[in-house]
Amino acid sequence: MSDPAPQHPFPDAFRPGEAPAPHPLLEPVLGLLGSWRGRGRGGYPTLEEEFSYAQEVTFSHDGRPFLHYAARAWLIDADGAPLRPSARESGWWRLQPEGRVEALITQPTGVAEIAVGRADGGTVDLATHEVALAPTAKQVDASRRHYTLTDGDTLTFVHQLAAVGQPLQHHLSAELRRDGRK
Ligand code: HEM
Repeated sequence: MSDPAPQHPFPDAFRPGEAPAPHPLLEPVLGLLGSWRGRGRGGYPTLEEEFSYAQEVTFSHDGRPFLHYAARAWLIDADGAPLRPSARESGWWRLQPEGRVEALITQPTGVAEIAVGRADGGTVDLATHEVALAPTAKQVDASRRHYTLTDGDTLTFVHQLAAVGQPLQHHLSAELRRDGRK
């Protein structure tokens, strides 16, 4: 009898050189593959104070023309000590010809975003196409996400947000370093 619970025979790859070979449409985002870790600062006019956070971000693929994306953040104090878990999200970045990206991203706060944009090897720009909100989610209208690979091992991220009655403006910026372990 065959094994009723075999290991998944098609594991994700976290590096361009790893099997399976990346789909050709992934070429403009190959530099993002792997895990990233770093710190950022955030704020919003509705919040009393700015905050500092740390974050882990991972991009992987299984040979098809999309990335699996996952990000987890936690708040930190001025010395970098962890305070509490914060935002997390995961989703799929569907790559189209000419580096066009369609990203589907969901958050445990009840927000599901579809963002569209472009990747060109060194930068990725995504802007809201549609937002769907669970009945008890806060009002989120739009976001813009900008990623820049400043070198092969450094990824900067800027996030703008239109939410809770406020126009699109800065919510987060972070600098992440490649996590050599994955
Ligand atoms: C690294 C990722 C993120 C971090 C560290 C972060 C952090 C925070 C913090 C600390 C707050 C204040 C409330 C609280 O203490 O929980 C907050 C509020 C909020 N964030 Fe974020 N956030 C992140 C990503 C996002 C994203 C991707 C969205 C997009 C939907 C978002 C939308 C909001 C909204 C709508 C509020 C509520 C503002 C209000 O009610 O005044 N955040 N965020």
